[in-house]
Order: sequence, then C-alpha cells, then structure tokens
Amino acid sequence: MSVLPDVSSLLPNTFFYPLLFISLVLWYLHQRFQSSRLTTMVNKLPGPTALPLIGNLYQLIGRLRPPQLLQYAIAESANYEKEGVVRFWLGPTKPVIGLFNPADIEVILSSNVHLDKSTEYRWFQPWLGDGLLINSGEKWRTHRKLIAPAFHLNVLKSFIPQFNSNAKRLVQRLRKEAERGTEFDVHDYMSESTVDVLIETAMGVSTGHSGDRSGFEYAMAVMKMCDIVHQRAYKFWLRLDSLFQFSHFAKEQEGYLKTIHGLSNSVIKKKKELFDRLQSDPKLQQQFAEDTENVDVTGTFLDSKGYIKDDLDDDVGEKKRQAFLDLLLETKKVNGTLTDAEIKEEVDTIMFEGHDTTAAGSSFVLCLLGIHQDVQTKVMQELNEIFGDSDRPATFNDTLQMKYLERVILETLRMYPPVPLIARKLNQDVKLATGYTIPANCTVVIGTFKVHRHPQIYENPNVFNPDNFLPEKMASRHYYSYIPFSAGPRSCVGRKYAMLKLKVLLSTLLRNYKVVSNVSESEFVLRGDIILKRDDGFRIKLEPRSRVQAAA
Ligand code: HEM
Repeated sequence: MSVLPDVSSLLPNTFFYPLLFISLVLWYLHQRFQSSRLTTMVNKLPGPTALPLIGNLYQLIGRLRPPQLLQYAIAESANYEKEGVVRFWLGPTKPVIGLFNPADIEVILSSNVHLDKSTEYRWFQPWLGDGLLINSGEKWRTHRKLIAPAFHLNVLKSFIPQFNSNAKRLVQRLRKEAERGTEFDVHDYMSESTVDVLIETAMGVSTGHSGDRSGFEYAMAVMKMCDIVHQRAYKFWLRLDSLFQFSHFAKEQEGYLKTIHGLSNSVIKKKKELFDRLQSDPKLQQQFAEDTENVDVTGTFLDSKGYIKDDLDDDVGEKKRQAFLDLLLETKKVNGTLTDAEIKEEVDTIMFEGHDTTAAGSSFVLCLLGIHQDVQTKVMQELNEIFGDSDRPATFNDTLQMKYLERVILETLRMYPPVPLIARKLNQDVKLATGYTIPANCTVVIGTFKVHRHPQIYENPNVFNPDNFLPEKMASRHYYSYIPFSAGPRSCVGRKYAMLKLKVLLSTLLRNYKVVSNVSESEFVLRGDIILKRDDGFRIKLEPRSRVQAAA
C-alpha cells in the first residue's frame, strides 16, 4: 500500500488541455476584436451591455419568434429615444446601429454615397437576382434611371381602368364574406388582388379574369419566402449559406421559388408575344397609346413639390412614358443594353415590392377603419360628395379629391409601415447630425416604425389620427420623420403607383361595404418578417352598403 497521497484527481483530465487551448484562443480573439478600430469606435455609441464574443446575442434567447423579436426591438430602442442612436453587437464582428432621429436618418438616406444595402439583402438573391431592390453601384444607377420613368404619374394615370376592373373583382370576391357576416382575414384577398393588378398594369398582361388562382399561389409563396429570409436574419446558424443549404428551409425555398418564378416567367413570355405583335401592327399601337392628359396634382401626396422630391418627379419627356415591362423590352430591342436575365430580375423585384407592401398597407387601412368608425364615416362623407348616388368607376380626378382618404392611408402607413426597417451597409465613416460617428463596415438600420411613433415628433404617437397629415402638420415636421417609402435617391419607385392604386381599390371597396372590427389595436400581434403584418390575421367583418353597388 502506497504511503503517498492520491493526487490523480488533482491532475488535469483529458478535457483540461483542449479547454484551456480553446479559452486562450477565445481570449486572444476577444482582445484582438476589442482593440480593433471598428470595435473602439462602435463602443463609443450608446447601447445595451454586450458580452465578450457573443455581444448582444444573449438578449435574443427566448425571443426567436417574429412577434417577440419585434416587441424586443421596439422596447429596447425606447431606452435610447433621447440619443436617437443604439448599437447592438450580433457576435464579435457584426455591429448593427439603429437610428431613429430624423436629422441622422437624413444624413444616410439623402446621401449619394451610402446607397449600398446591408449584406443580409443577399438572401433575396436566389429570388430577386441582382434586381433594383438589392443591387448597387453602376448597375443600380443605370437601372434606376431606366425604371423610374415607368412610374411617372402620366404613365400611372393610364392604369386607372385596370385599377377599377380589379377593384370591382375584389368587391365581387368579397361578397360571400359580406353575406356570411362573420370575421375573416382580409389580407389573402388583398394579396391576390394586388398581384393581379400589378400584372395588368406594370406588366401590361391581361390575367384573363378567368378564375385562375396563380396570383394567389404566388402571393402565398412570397409570404413563405419572406418568412425564410427573415429567419435567416435572427437564427444565426442559417446566416451561412454553407449551413443553410443543408437545412429543410433550403428545400422549402426551392419549392416556393418554383411557384414565384413560374408566374414571372409566364408573365414575361405573354408580354413578349404581345410586344412583338404590337411592333408589327400600327392599329394596335394606336389602341394602346398612353393617356397623357394634363391634370393638376398640386397639394396632394402624389405631387412631391411640398414633400420629398425625387426622381419620380423628373420630367422625362413624352417619349419615355411607357409602362414598366414595355419599357424594358423596348430598351432591350432598341439599345440592346438589357439582357433577358436582367429583365427577369427586375420583373421579380417589381412583382414582390409592388404587391406585398400594398397588400399589407391596404389590410391595415381596413382594420383601422373597422375600429375607428368615426373616421370611416368621414371617409364615406367624402366619397359621397365625390360620387353621390352614382356607382360609376373612379377617375383620376376623383382620386385627387380623396384628400381625407389620402390622410387615412398616410396615417396608417405611419403607424403600421409595411417596410418597418431599412438597412444599409456603410463603406465609409459617417458623422451624424447628433454628433456620433459610425465607422465604415457597420450595418445601419433605420427604424421606420420607431421614428413614426417618436413622442417628440408626433403628439400621441400611438393614437390613430389622420389629421396628423393635414398640410400644416406635415409642413411643421422634419422631412425625414415620415419615411414609409424611404426617401432620397434610393426611395421607393412605386410610391405614387401605390397611393393611386390604394385610393381606387379602397374607395371602391368602401362604397360597397361597411367595415367592422371587434379587435382593438392593442390586441394586434405584429410581426415584422420583411413586411409588417398581423400575426393574428387581418380580421374584419363586412356589411353590404345598400345604396351603391359595385362600380361597373
Ligand atoms: C404601400 C406600398 C409601398 C411601401 C410602403 C413601399 C416601401 C418601400 C421602401 C421603404 C423601400 C426602400 C427599401 C429599402 O431600402 O430596403 C422601397 C423600395 C422599392 N420599392 Fe416600394 N413600397 C411600396 C410600394 C411599391 C410599389 C407599388 C412598387 C412597384 C410597383 C415598389 C417598388 C419598389 C422598388 C423597385 C424599390 C427599390 C428602389 C431602389 O432601391 O432604387 N414599391 N419601397
């Protein structure tokens, strides 16, 4: 028997050296990151406590569901309202800077330098290719210059008949819900309608009104794709393509993209056939000639003079006034400067941006009108003054008189902005108006939802009040305190299209149905997966209005 004490339990076991090694490597990496220029500068910005290496990721534990994530982002940013800036570390090398001060936002959005989208937008690439929403540099500049004129007001005015015929179809589809009189989710109806109307206007292809549900299937696939892209942002193991490709999401994505690209391919094919026929038939050309009637839009949101002016206001001359897909095909034919692949990615981009945003926006308008019956009564008074007893379709001039409905739409987009945040990647240091400096390589997130509910900008920011958009109220606020369509050189090209379409669609629907909602705003469960939605569904009831029938 040994007289020596047993020291084997004190000796390092098999795990000791590997653990020591990993700890030393982590400690070394932490020290390196801490002393880098990026970290030193970012850590001067206000933000919640970040832990070594994982940064603020620990705060996401237990919040990996879209509604909780949005709630967390809103609550955490409220602690930095005074500063207008908040920094988060998503791991050791990924700083994200949230901005919600209009003067700081202007520094980024009005710039011709900070135009690059954040790296997260690359997850859209299998879907949108290198289209206008995500591309950058010279390609973005030339494509933006090419596409913006297709959304000039004089082109949009020629879409009024299609807006009306689709509004009428929507009213007919909703009839069964009105007859039932029970609660239903209006978002599916709005999605299908906004896809169809986009195909018939910007793409210039008839959907045939034949009961074909490809628009609906497309809209549902888009919703699922948005969910996948959103999950990649906060489930960190999905951020890397090398891991994502082995997940079940990759397989699902393939299926959704088949539906999405199936529709865009078929739209392009149909349009090409029509385009070729048009080219060889002068009579058809005459028939499709644009309506370039001159109408005064001063004093409305469609007129940007009193608001944020952008390239949608540039007069591009009569010649260039063509609808979107006509313009692209013509450019390819005449200049040879566009490839088929480029046309495809721009069609996919416009199809996505043009439908999901307006489907969410219009669904929120209906929910809010269902809750605020006094506001709905005022909208109806205005519509009755415009249309009287007539069930005629809306004209462009009618839409200019829908000033109160316009304020309702603007206020809805303030409280529930369909694009709740915008993210840019900085390629150089930026000094903000508030004095803070953000270093190059940071991701900057503009918190639209947060700016729109800032108590120092909007009196009673959580109260729905269309009068927030009376001209004098708008004039008294900072330009960049209302940015549902972003602003500056990279603002939304479909802004005027969206407002015009929403007015025709909503006014037609309201002339036929009274909207009712038993759900209060405090019960809305919001989720921000790319586009802001209600997780609990856009639940409303409809009651037929006896006086006016569907506009013919
Ligand atoms: C209520 C409706 C809409 C809202 C709230 C909205 C909002 C926005 C926002 C915030 C952006 C900037 C996104 C970013 O920087 O990440 C954007 C960009 C864009 N939107 Fe819209 N949008 C709407 C409707 C439309 C429509 C109807 C179209 C086309 C028909 C459209 C086409 C685009 C395009 C192509 C871009 C990219 C522009 C660029 O990067 O140069 N949008 N939109």
